[in-house]
Amino acid sequence: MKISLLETLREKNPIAFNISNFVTVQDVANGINALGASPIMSEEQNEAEAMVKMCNSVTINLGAFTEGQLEQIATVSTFANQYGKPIVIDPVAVGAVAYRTERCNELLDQTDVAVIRGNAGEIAALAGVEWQSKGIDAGEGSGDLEEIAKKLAKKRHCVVVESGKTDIITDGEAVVRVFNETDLFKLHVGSGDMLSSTIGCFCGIEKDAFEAAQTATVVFDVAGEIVAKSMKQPLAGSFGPQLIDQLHLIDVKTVEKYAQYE
Ligand SMILES: Nc1ncnc2c1ncn2[C@@H]1O[C@H](COP(=O)(O)OP(=O)(O)OP(=O)(O)O)[C@@H](O)[C@H]1O
Ligand SMILES: Cc1ncsc1CCO
Ligand SMILES: [Mg+2]
Repeated sequence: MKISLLETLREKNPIAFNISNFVTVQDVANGINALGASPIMSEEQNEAEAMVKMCNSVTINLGAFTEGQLEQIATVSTFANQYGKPIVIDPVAVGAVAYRTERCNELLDQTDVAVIRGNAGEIAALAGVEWQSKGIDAGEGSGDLEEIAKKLAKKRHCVVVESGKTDIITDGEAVVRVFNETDLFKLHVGSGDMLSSTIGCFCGIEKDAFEAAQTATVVFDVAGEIVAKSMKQPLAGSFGPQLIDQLHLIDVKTVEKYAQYE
């Protein structure tokens, strides 16, 4: 685990191009800006090539896309592959809505992606494994979480981050588990979106997407855990802003002190 990548990220201040969703766009922008990246969001087809050329990574969040946006997403993905910019996909609710599964699989058929980050229900749906997803949440299933993540990583030749109480990160062969956690993540809509975009930032400064995804996940999880431990009363409304503050404050030493992974 290369926790020192956090320092590299702050030195390089990578431009993180995000196609976000309207629900969580501000948390995502402020979260990764506080961390040390330079976010830019766009939904405009006509500037797709310029955006991709300028940026260090592309994070595509499929949380609330419209039909018109699908064209921009396809254009951006094509340019990102052409210019060698890493793509991170957040397949929001693909386990719950067949239309989303179909559109996401089409995108993955046409695009080489570096990382797919989703909860168990989303990863299972893309891996083609039976699961009862619930809206944007993971839902219930009996499959082996690590095998499901590995199956998708092999299928799409990419790194998979399957978030949950324990976060599972795999390149299809090796598996890293991150144990840092807090229930407050689940009370803040967009924790997952922020994690995906954080992974995007690290992919912008580290070519090895497996390393980038590990560091991003551990930094994000430790930040959330520190906030939860510092709160007198665990409250959903104040967790979000304090998570952004902690992404600003956190440093390599602190992450090394609290990180729990194997
Ligand atoms: N049951 C849990 N207990 C503690 N932490 C969790 C739990 N589930 C997820 N997390 C943490 O929450 C963060 C977001 O992951 P999660 O799986 O909730 O994403 P998500 O379902 O895509 O969220 P959303 O779409 O609402 O933003 C991760 O850092 C993960 O470690
Ligand atoms: C609640 C919600 N609905 C569509 S996207 C989103 C944010 C979580 O991704
Ligand atoms: Mg999500």
